[in-house]
Amino acid sequence: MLLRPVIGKLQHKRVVLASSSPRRREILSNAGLRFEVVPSRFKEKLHKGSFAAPHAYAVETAKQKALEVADRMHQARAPFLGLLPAGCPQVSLTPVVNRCPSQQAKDLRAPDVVIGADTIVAVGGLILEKPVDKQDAYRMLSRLSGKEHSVFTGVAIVHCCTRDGQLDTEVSEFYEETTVKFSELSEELLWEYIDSGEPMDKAGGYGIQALGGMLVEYVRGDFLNVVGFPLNRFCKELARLYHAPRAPGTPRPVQHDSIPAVDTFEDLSDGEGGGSDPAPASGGLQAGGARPQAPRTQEADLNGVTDSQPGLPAGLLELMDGFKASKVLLTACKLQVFDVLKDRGPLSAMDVAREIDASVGGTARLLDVCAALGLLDKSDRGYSNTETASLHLASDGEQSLHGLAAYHDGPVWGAFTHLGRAVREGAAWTPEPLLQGPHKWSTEATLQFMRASHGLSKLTAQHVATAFDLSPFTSACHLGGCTGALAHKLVQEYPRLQVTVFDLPEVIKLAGDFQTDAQPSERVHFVPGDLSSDSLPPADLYIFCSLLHDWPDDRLHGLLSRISGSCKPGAGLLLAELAPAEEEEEASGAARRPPGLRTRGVGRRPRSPGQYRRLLQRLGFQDVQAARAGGLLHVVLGTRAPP
Ligand SMILES: Cc1cn([C@@H]2O[C@H](COP(=O)(O)OP(=O)(O)OP(=O)(O)O)[C@@H](O)[C@H]2O)c(=O)[nH]c1=O
Repeated sequence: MLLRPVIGKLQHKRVVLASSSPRRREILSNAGLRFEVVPSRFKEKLHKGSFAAPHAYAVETAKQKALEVADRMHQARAPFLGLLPAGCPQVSLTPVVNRCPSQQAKDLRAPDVVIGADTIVAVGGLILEKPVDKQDAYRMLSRLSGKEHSVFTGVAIVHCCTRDGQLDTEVSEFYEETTVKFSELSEELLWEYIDSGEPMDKAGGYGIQALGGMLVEYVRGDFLNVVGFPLNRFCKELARLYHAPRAPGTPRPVQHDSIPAVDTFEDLSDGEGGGSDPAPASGGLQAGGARPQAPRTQEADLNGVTDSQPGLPAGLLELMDGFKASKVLLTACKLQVFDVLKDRGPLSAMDVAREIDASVGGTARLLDVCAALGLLDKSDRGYSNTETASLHLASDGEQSLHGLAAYHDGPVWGAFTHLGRAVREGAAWTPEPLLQGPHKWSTEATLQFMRASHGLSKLTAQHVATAFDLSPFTSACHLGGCTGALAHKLVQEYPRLQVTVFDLPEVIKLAGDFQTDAQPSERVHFVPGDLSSDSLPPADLYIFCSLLHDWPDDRLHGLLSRISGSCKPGAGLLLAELAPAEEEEEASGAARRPPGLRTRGVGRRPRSPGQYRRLLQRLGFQDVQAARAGGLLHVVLGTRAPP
């Protein structure tokens, strides 16, 4: 087979895609490449004026994205080696598609190949990247209206190897250009498209693969290049890099496959799926920046892993091991490590140990592991919080998830510790207090649950409130609205809106203890009641947020049909629920999701927006639309049709 060997050249290497783009991930997965995703933290801020042509900018950005990840992974590797219990062999784990970042950090092997890419749109000498807001999207799309433009994707393939503890890299880079012509776009069409939310994470402000396809008159060149990754050119590049010339007279292996030959990939059929090294530098590899270069000669350079080795059950080992990373994060939160380092780092392990009243050795180890997990930065001057840690893991701040971490470390951890018992007895996999219902909880248990929910709501409220224009509604009811975080955001966003927060009496009683950055408002009312038995407060918009995703179908249908029955024609139902992981990993890549929110692996698989849409339509809602909120939730809005 002629296709497989192209990608097969990378089969036994640890390949990392340094990108958060879900499109790149999909294109490469569909091609059969096994890889991990580690989004780059390189800020796309190179000075555009210093590049002779737009493609040079895209290539350099792609290279810097990949090198940043290669460097970070190389550095993250060391502390984990120290974590191994004495006598534990330093296993080399084989790459697995789509590993989460915390798992990646635990892999004891540095990456062999890191792939970076950058897509830009060029029109009239201007480089367009992702729009920063709707106005920016408008400016970009009006510039493209009725004209041809070029889409360039720069790609860097960085080969890494470690010599005497130092990272050596060799970079192969290229770009692909595709010409796209847009129709004339009316103002109305432009705004409708912008309001769909699609432009925001896409270069030039459009997605040719989705709604944006309707704007396009023609495409000249590689379509996938526009979507974000020039697969064909990439395969040719692999063919060039890994081409091992046959000894004269050696017969070409016979191919028996029905897939027609792709002539330019033929070189690769020599070693059936096997991995020769990339061709030597003369074959096109270029030095990676100012880094020390070493000639690449043998597969052994890549951490001694050769293509002929059988794969180890890396996924299994990681599943067995995964709880350790969670426990490290939860423990560091509990010990207030991220509070100590917030605004004060870098601090030495000794300083942190003193502040958290812990042993120096133990603290140093914990800090090292946090650094390896990407939660802390470590430098010669000590440890400091990453932006994510300061934002989400310190206990103060609008976007703090400290309460959620405490909830996971406490009741959730406890429930999972006794999972065997729950399975034997047929009990739910839920913290014990929740099983009994809040009326049986202690006040502290209720508060702990509310703190977790409050943190998540504050984090997502803005996204949920603005996923659609809700200004036509004058009254809303947030069912299961807990502390009112979303309600306050809604009244802040919509000056005419009154919002009722409906939740269990035990919850409503304590809701006043919680505050958000939004001003307390008289337009937010709290009403105690039970969703399953009490009648619902009247409203022309009902809202659920992060409540229904793991409800069984029959319970969900029962509740929603009751709501549908009590809605007047024209009333709205808005569901903001967890997106299925593979869809979410898009807007974010797993890594962009804050640590601690990766709870989707257990429990019911979240429903897709399509499933919610069909359900709402069946229940008498019309004009059902879906949007994405913050890469974590899907928001679906429907309007009750006249009977
Ligand atoms: C023109 C066009 C672009 N895109 C997406 O635009 C992003 C470009 O931005 P980037 O900076 O190259 O990548 P990113 O998304 O920021 O990810 P990262 O690699 O982490 O920088 C990529 O996503 C592409 O798919 C589409 O999905 N469809 C299209 O028609």
